[in-house]
This record gives sequence, C-alpha cells and structure tokens, in this order.
Amino acid sequence: MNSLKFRQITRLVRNFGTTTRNDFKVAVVGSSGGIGQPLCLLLKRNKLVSKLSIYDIKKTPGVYADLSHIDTKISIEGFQCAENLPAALEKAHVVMVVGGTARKPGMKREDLFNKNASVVEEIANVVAEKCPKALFCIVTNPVNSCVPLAAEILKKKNVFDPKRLFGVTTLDLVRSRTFIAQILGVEPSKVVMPVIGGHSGQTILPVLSQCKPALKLDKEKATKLIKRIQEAGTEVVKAKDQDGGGSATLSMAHAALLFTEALLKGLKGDGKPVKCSFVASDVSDCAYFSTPLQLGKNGVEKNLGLPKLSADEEKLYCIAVEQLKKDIQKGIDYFKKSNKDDKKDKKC
Ligand SMILES: NC(=O)c1ccc[n+]([C@@H]2O[C@H](COP(=O)([O-])OP(=O)(O)OC[C@H]3O[C@@H](n4cnc5c(N)ncnc54)[C@H](O)[C@@H]3O)[C@@H](O)[C@H]2O)c1
Ligand SMILES: O=C(O)C[C@H](O)C(=O)O
Repeated sequence: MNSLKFRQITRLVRNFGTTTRNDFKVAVVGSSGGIGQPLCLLLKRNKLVSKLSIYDIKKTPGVYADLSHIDTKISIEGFQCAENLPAALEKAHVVMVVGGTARKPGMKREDLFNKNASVVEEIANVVAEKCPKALFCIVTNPVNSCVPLAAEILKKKNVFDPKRLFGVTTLDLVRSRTFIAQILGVEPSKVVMPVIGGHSGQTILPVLSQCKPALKLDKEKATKLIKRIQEAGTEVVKAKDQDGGGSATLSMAHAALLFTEALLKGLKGDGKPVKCSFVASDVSDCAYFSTPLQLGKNGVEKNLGLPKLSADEEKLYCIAVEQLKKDIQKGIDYFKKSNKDDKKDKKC
C-alpha cells in the first residue's frame, strides 16, 4: 500500500465536521488489532472526542474506510507505516497504545516484554518529539515493565512528566465490579472499589475491604474472589484458545474507553474524575504503583494514595510490591541495555 497516498486521502476527509464543544484529539496506536478496532468504534461515537487519529503497521486503510462511514461528527485520520507515526501523534491530547503482541495460553504477561518493548520504545520516542504534553497511556503488556521503560525514554528526552504517563489497569476495575455485582445482586455501576498495585497476577490487588456497597465474605470466599480477579485475563486467554487465540479485546476496549473518558473529562475540567492507574508515585516502595488518582487539566491532579488495608490485604500488598519491584526493574534494565547498544552502534 502506498502510505503517502493513503495519508492524502485521509487528509481530504479529515475536515468533515470539526466544530464540537470538545476539541480533543485522541490517537490510537495499534488501531487495527483486537482491542484497537472496537476501541476506535467506541471513540468514534464518543462526544468528548473531536478528532480520532488511528495508526497501525497494517490494515489501516480498511479500518479507516470502515470507521469513516460512521455518521458522527468526529473527524478521523488514518496512518500506516513507521514514517507516518509522527503525523499520527502530532498535537494529540491523549495517546492510547494498544499495539503489540497478546498472550497465548501457557504464557505470562512478562513473556511478552521481549516483543512489546520495542513497540513501546518506538512510540515513546515519537511521543517525546511530537506530543510531549499528551496524556500517554499504555495498555500493551506487560504494563508493569512497559510503563517504566516509556518513562526512561521520556526522561532521556527531558520531557518526562509523571502526571502524564499511565499504565492502563482499568480492566481490573471493570472485572471486579462485574464479579462483585454478581455476588451482591446489584448493578455493576453501583460498585466502587480500588484495585491497586500493578497489572499482572499477584500484583493486582483488589481492596475488598474498601468495597462499596460493603462486601461481607468469609476468608475462603474472599480469597477465591481475589484469585479470580487476578487471573481473569488468563480465564479469557484460555477460553479464546479454541477460537484462534488472543486475550481480552472487547472488555479491554470498553475499559480503555472508560479511562479515556475520565482523562478527557479531567482535561475539560468536567467534575473530578477518579480512576486507578499505574503511575510513577511515592505511595509505596515501588517507583510505580496503581492507586486512585484524581484527574484534571494536566493529567494526575492528585494521587489519592493507598487506601486503608485490612491485615490480610497488607500481606497481599507486600507480595505485590516485591513482584512489582522486579517487573519495574526489567523495564529500566531494557532501557539501559538498549541505550548501551545504541552508543556502541554509533561508535562503529
Ligand atoms: N492493560 C490491559 O489490561 C490489557 C488488556 C488486554 C490486552 N492487553 C495487551 O494489549 C496488547 C494488544 O492486544 P490485542 O489483543 O489488541 O492484540 P492484537 O494482536 O489483536 O493487535 C495488536 C495490534 O498491534 C499492531 N502493532 C504491532 N506492532 C505495532 C507497532 N510497532 N506500532 C503500531 N501497531 C503495532 C498489530 O498490527 C495489531 O493490529 C497486547 O500486548 C495485550 O497483552 C492489555
Ligand atoms: O491477560 C492478558 O494477557 C491480557 C490482559 O492483561 C488482561 O488482563 O486481560
């Protein structure tokens, strides 16, 4: 496909319907994928978005053509090929990264790092250059290592702002609400509970003691519920094995939409949205940790800190912290190694 020609076509269409009250450009990287496509559909229907920029290394023309027929005012531009990534991200207010490889049964999220680190690296470099003030959100796994890697790249370029880099953990919240609502027999929207830590196995810590409405479970049932939330991603991976493979896509697109909406409301100054997300913080012994965040015009307005934990949750917290430290270090080590290799290349 001729990427330049494609860009020219999209430029023509881009000006269709530009006057919305919300002037926000959202860029989706990995827009042709299992998460990317439904997420773009949801964003193309969202009133807080005025421009949707889609980027992938493949299938963009088809996804673009399809989305561009949807009769909403939101303008859309489509980009393919690495050389067009800067144009895709230019002036974006929110960059949502859903590109990269997904798990297959038997794999842990950590196993994806070798493949996905280079994707995050590439995108973080362009974010640093083209939209350093954007709210930069990473869905790509392993979130626990990809976020620290992106931070190192932004730091190297002197544009790191801890208020603007997010690991998206919203799916853990979405799942928790669903499972708890089933237990309590209430509407999922009525369930409010922090899920802290990271986004992988035991680093996912649902704080059941803080659940509203109150959840009164005996220890065995509470342990079972926590395990189900921590392993929910694997539950989907196993179920999808019979159907071509992959991990959660539809529920993740929904979760990414919820998170994007909260960010845009914050940017707009519309209320005081609160969401948990994996960010640089000093609330724990880890350099990055997910806690409830109040969002605002500059991203994180206030880190609401660690919720009160029960004695059992304190134990789970310590396990999460120990694992997270390793995951975070993996991201930092990758950056160091990749930088060393860069320097070596230059000498040659
Ligand atoms: N944070 C979470 O809660 C969560 C939930 C579900 C999935 N994920 C992760 O999201 C990622 C994507 O999952 P999926 O199911 O959509 O995968 P997928 O394979 O269906 O789609 C990935 C897309 O990324 C594109 N891509 C690959 N390299 C790229 C690059 N350099 N630049 C731009 N696009 C690129 C591919 O072409 C593909 O279209 C995986 O890493 C998965 O583990 C995270
Ligand atoms: O489990 C995965 O690999 C994808 C994602 O992190 C999830 O929680 O569904």
